[in-house]
Amino acid sequence: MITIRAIINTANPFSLLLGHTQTQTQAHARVSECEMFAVENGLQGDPRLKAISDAIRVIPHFPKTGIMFQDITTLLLDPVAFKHVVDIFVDRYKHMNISLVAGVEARGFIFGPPIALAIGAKFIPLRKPGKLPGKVISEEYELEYGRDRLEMSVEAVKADERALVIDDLVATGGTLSASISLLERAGAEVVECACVVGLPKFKGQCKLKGKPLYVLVEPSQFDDLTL
Ligand SMILES: O=P(O)(O)OC[C@H]1O[C@H](OP(=O)(O)OP(=O)(O)O)[C@H](O)[C@@H]1O
Ligand SMILES: Nc1ncnc2[nH]cnc12
Repeated sequence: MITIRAIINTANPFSLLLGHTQTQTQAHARVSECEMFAVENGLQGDPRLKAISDAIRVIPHFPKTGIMFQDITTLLLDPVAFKHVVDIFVDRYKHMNISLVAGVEARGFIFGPPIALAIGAKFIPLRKPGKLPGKVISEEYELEYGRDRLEMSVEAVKADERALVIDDLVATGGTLSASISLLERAGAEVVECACVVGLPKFKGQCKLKGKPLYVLVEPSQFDDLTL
């Protein structure tokens, strides 16, 4: 286990967010160009990002050939790095008047609840089809490896709530886009989407209807599948 992890991490270290400063206006300009990823997260040089990226394992060709799987389960084994993730998001969102944190099944269920509790917001699970009782609305979307659908309980959201969407990772942005649609259909205002990992090559930001995307780390050699 230890040997495999060390080899895989060496093959694909994460890039960190070093040396950039940016005004809010410039950041918003880049959002519209679909380019906002980790380099604009305002944490350049923060040593917590290296701890987070070091704790994420990369598995080539999982679950399908050609996919570099960003495995956050190893981050969960490291309570210091896991806490850094929660702390960074809590610091960012605690004064933004967010009343609702929506977490995407399955891995958004890991990061969303501690953040919701810490900022005094409710947590809403966005679930895969057929899992939620009661009245649900649903949205279909495309993934890096297939199609899927997300559902949300309509009665969980009140009109004009301010929402944050949390997931572990953004690739194509299909999942976050479906999440935004569900929340907006129920009358919420989506303030931002936040993920631990972003895969910039998929330009997921372009699908988010102009909503800001906040990402902590991104793989530096994601395109290199010649392992
Ligand atoms: O930006 P996208 O291209 O939409 O991809 C990102 C989504 O893919 C992964 O979940 P997955 O659909 O594999 O579901 P799981 O967490 O239930 O395995 C990941 O946890 C995100 O939710
Ligand atoms: N490369 C990847 N690693 C982990 N989860 C993902 N979801 C979509 N693409 C992924």
